[in-house]
Amino acid sequence: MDTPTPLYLTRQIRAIEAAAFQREPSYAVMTRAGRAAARWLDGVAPGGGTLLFVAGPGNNGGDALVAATMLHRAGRAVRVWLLAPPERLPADASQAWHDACVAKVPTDILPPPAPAAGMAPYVLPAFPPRMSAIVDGLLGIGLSRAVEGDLVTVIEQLNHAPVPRFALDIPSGLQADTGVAQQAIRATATLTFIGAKPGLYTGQGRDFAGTVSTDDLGLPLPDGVTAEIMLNEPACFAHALPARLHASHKGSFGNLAIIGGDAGMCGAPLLGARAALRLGAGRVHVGFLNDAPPAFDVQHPELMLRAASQIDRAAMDAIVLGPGMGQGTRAQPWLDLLNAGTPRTARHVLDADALNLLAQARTPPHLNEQDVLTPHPLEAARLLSGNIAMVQTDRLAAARALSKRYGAVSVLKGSGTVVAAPDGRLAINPTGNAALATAGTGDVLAGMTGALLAQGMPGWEAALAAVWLHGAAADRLVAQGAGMAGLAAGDLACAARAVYRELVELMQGSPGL
Ligand SMILES: NC(=O)C1=CN([C@@H]2O[C@H](COP(=O)(O)OP(=O)(O)OC[C@H]3O[C@@H](n4cnc5c(N)ncnc54)[C@H](O)[C@@H]3O)[C@@H](O)[C@H]2O)[C@@H](O)CC1
Ligand SMILES: Nc1ncnc2c1ncn2[C@@H]1O[C@H](COP(=O)(O)OP(=O)(O)O)[C@@H](O)[C@H]1O
Ligand SMILES: [K+]
Repeated sequence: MDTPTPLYLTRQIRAIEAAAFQREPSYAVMTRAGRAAARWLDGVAPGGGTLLFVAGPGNNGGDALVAATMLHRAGRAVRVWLLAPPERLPADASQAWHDACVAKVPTDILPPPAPAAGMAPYVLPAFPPRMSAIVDGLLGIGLSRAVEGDLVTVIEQLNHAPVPRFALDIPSGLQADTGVAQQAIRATATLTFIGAKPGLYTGQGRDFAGTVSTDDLGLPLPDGVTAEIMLNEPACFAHALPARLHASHKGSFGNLAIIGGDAGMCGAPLLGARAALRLGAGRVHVGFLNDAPPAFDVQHPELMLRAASQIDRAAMDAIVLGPGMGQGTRAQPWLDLLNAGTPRTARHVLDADALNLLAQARTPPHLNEQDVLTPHPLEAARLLSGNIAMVQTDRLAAARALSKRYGAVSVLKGSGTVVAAPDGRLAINPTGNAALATAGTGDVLAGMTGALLAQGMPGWEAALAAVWLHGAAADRLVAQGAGMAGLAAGDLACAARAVYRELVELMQGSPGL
């Protein structure tokens, strides 16, 4: 099985670069980046027209210049727009400019975009005739502030060109560590150098980066640089997926209770419970907070429905608190049961209103690394006594802070869900899509997480597996023609089961379901 993909922060990429520069000239590294870009573009950029390379004031522009020169020498039609004074380029980019001029690459030097927009908007020249793609070498990991002034207009004009855009290292304007962007190049695909960056996978990263490929430029990891963040891939959790021995029985796969469903919100725990069933939980109970719980679930009579007060808490291996729970007087005692001193055996998933109650708790509840919190950004903001902007500005930091504050695994949902463990481990989930942006999909995720916890997976692996399968189920449904608009949360459970089965077959060599 492949090892999980590490994601590196900018300071780590800089440390890898710095170690390489001890061994060889920095221009040799830039040449490798340019060559990797040229090879990649030769494969992905449409032929038959001119590739327009847009080079900025730093070494990202240098990479673009090296690639343009190589492709020009190989006979491809290219043109370079340099949006910086050549005499002010840093040394390696300046060398790349010199080499491009020697090779007679068609180039234009454009006025540098001013930091503050002037009275007249910055207008780019007409695009080259028969332009087939734009290559973005404006800004890389040297982005030190939000894009502003003329650069906003430049990026807007490039984004409006009716051709694909290919970004070098990172779409210009996107923050590599966080995935935050006010204005950025909207790329069809990105080739990132040395190592993948978290900002390509979370926040707004997915929308700007397009399809991401990585070229490590052959640079080894120096001592002292270790990946702190992983892309959530099956290699992160497959070893902990529950085995399904022949001589097993329903008790082997755990007792799960989903507590919620106050008046008018009965559907939420049912969505979670149905998904838990499809992910292999042995027995799934639903405890309703409202006065008149449904007698049974017509779609899944296998589920055991009752009043929440009738749930035998001590018999449960896992409990999901929150779907449709509300914040009323019947909800609060379930949170109080988590206080230190109250014995419990079940591992807990806290979702939705259980998280809102947690945020208001006067006594800190007793959670541990086998429990999982599944907030969306607003719930996370409440849990951290902050606001959504603060959470979304640095999703990794927010998830890490949640796990540290509450002592549990946290799952910060949204595009590029971040999973954090109290010991500092971090992962970003690459599966899933905007079809999931519909009510009830969070209930399904909570149920899936509970099912894996009930089957004995540790908190960290259960959260990773549930998040990955949930997203992969949505990806499969969209690939089959359901959505993007109109995917219903209830569609996910069977698709998740199918993905899970394939994963188990792949990993363990035999059908697990
Ligand atoms: N030999 C080398 O130095 C190598 C460089 N590489 C490339 O170099 C890039 C990093 O190069 P640099 O450190 O020069 O940085 P960049 O090329 O990303 O940008 C730095 C320049 O952009 C300006 N800038 C930053 N934020 C701005 C903003 N918001 N608006 C306007 N201007 C802004 C800075 O003042 C500086 O002039 C990497 O992303 C990668 O593409 C790699 O390919 C590896 C080799
Ligand atoms: N654009 C997106 N890309 C990937 N996943 C998404 C996207 N939008 C929503 N999701 C996922 O959908 C689920 C929504 O959960 P939540 O906001 O709690 O919804 P609800 O409470 O209505 O069930 C989460 O798992 C979230 O990560
Ligand atoms: K770029």
